[in-house]
Amino acid sequence: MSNPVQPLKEIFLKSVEAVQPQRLIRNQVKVTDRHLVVKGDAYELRKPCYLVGFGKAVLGMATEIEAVLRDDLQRGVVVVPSGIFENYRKPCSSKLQYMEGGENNLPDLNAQEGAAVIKELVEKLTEEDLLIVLISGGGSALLPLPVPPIKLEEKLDVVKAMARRGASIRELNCLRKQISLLKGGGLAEVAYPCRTISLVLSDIVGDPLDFIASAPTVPNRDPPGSAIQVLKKYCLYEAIPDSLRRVLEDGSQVSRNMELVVNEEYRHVRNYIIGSNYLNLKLVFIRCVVAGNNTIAAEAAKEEAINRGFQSVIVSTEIDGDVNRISKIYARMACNLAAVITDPGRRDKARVFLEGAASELRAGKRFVAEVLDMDYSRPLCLIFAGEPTVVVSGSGKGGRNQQLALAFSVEVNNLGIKSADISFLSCGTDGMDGPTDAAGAVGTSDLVGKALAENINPVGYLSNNDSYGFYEKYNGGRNLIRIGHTGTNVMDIHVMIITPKTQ
Ligand SMILES: Nc1ncnc2c1ncn2[C@@H]1O[C@H](COP(=O)(O)OP(=O)(O)O)[C@@H](O)[C@H]1O
Ligand SMILES: O=C(O)[C@H](O)COP(=O)(O)O
Repeated sequence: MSNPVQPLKEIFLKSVEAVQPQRLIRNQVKVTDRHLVVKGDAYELRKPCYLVGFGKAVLGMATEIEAVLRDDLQRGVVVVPSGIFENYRKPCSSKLQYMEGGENNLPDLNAQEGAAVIKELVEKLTEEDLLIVLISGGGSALLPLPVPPIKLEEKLDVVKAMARRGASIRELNCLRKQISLLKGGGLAEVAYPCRTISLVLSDIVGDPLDFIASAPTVPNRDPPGSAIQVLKKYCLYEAIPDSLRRVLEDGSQVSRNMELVVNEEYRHVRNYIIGSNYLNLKLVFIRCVVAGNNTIAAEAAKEEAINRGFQSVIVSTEIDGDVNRISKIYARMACNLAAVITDPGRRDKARVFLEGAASELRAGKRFVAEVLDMDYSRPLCLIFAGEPTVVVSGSGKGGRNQQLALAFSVEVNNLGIKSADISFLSCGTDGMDGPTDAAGAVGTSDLVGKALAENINPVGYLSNNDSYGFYEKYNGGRNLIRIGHTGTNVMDIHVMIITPKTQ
């Protein structure tokens, strides 16, 4: 197989480029006639406004907002991921204070300090002020202020344990909203009665405003016992420290929230998703270059694949669930399509499998018709986007993308596909997969054979959740995708290339 990494990496990089947040701000936020205009809604600029931000994509959002507001910006605090300034120059700003925190996407003392500075700024604001809140995925780790008497380490331990057991981002954030002072509407409450406008870049399937970055400016409408239920689901409730149990059982965070909603004390807040699914589809339709969430990332990947001579299809932008399950479906999909490409007479058999897979991957049946109607004169490139989960039971180092790329390689090998070469990339658009310095990795149909020839046993690494350990060794580390922080975050991109073998 010729070098599979380069084309996959370049297709992925195009998808990341398409979702840089500066463009979203530039196109959706303007200042005209003493008003701040957001997606057509105008807010009077009675005096220079304030800005706070937290998340993996807010650096670009903040620099752009500062450029838009100029003298209409008074002061701001932005908490960004530790290490982001290795890839991006720290902006020189006399008005915005940039703070780094959240090493490895986990809350830490630096992030807590950032959250405290944000709280201090926001609580002084009055009805006459205007506050802009920039929010993106990764914001949960960058705005930690545990409800007393919970300590940061206690909160961290529980969140880590839930993540290792495969909890989804909605489940994690359901808990975070109930144990954090600024989450689940907490920041909006501190800002009250200041007019507050949140600009949110979504990193969760379906763009749920009440879960992204644990919803600091959206009232928490989760049922009072929901966080306890989630902890019980992962058999963690018995093990949590007393401080957490007290806060969760007391439930005052939730009931205070309800009270404020009833009293209409959220009327000072407006939340805007920038680059929502609906908006993106509309923009693609009118062929506008504004980019948004993972639909736009997937579209850009597809376009690049076509430019590189592939036939390309977006299968789904809503991939979620367990990585093992996804890797099995993807491998069987590769197997079925490899069969069709080399023998079009196999279409009917493949159709049955693909229709089932389409519904499991929330792909919609148009994908099946599209992929089976191709003439296969060129290699096939399938694009997927979303965010699966991993149940971490081993002691190794890795992330869901590297785990998926490795699991896929093992599954494809088990299926013994002879007629085509298969290569597969799985990467986080934020550039950081789990607690590693890689965005993800590339798997191939010949990876298992080659690894065994190098005396590396992929299955052992896989079952120990040591996908990073595997990829560091395998092929001299060349299948790892290391690009550093990308300044954006719209979930993961998966790219699969199926190339018929020449007889
Ligand atoms: N050794 C490992 N192997 C595979 N996945 C892991 C490993 N360690 C952590 N993870 C997974 O990585 C996820 C966190 O990765 P991260 O890139 O920080 O996610 P996000 O950016 O979506 O918060 C967790 O859901 C966890 O299940
Ligand atoms: O990108 C991330 O770090 C995760 O998707 C979690 O982000 P959030 O909880 O801050 O939305």
